Amino acid sequence: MFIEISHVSAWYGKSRALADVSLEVPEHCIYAFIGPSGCGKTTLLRSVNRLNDFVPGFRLEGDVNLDGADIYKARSPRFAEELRRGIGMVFQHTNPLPMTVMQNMLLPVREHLKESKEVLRAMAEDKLKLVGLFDELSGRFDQSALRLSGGQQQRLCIARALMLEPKLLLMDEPCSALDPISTFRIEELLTNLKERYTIVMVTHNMEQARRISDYTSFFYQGRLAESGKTLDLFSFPREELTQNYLTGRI
Ligand SMILES: Nc1ncnc2c1ncn2[C@@H]1O[C@H](COP(=O)(O)OP(=O)(O)OP(=O)(O)O)[C@@H](O)[C@H]1O
Repeated sequence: MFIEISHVSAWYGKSRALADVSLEVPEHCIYAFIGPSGCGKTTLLRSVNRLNDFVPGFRLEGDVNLDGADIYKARSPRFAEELRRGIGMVFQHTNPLPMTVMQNMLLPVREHLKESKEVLRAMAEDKLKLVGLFDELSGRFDQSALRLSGGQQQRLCIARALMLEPKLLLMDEPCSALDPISTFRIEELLTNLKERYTIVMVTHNMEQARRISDYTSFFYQGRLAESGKTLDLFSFPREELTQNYLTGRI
């Protein structure tokens, strides 16, 4: 398995956010975390790239294995830095830098990739093609990224996250601030990207999880209530709690 999460519990100070969560994510799929607000989805997502290390008082027990490596055994900050560099992350609110489209693509990676300007630009163009912005912007890469629409900004953030060739993309509600058409384009994009990347996403949108994910985990109050293939979980939930959530009774 590409990601193996075993018996993970997590705390912010004394308050427990996750309790004994175990799940496995295969490579080249879209894996959705769903559940009501505060059930621990984001905490688990941010545990996979050790982003929670920055939160004072955060503590995690259990094991997280990524591509065969136990990412919490290697405790050095340098390991965590390298780990994060190898994982793309996309957030709920689009966060382009207040610079041009091309600068957004190149600046964050310049110190990590020792390639010539021409090679870097070709890589950037390749990623912009992948997210459908290359033709859409028809070469206007010197315009400010802040002038793009919300959906275009989010696709730019995805393209930027791909510049370091991550194997894994973590996405925290990537469409929740977007209109339905932009959401549709991102969903289409993610479905294409899973051939090259593994995608784990938090979503509040159950229809979105049902439409595009291959596997779904449903969390409730910090616990994993049910996991499985998305079609099975939505069509034949095993747990009453899942049934109640999917039918809007929670
Ligand atoms: N930085 C933090 N400091 C303290 N407590 C936190 C922090 N982040 C999250 N929590 C708490 O941990 C629990 C789980 O939060 P988390 O954000 O993981 O849930 P979630 O399911 O992603 O919620 P939402 O869907 O609303 O984003 C909640 O009780 C939350 O208040």
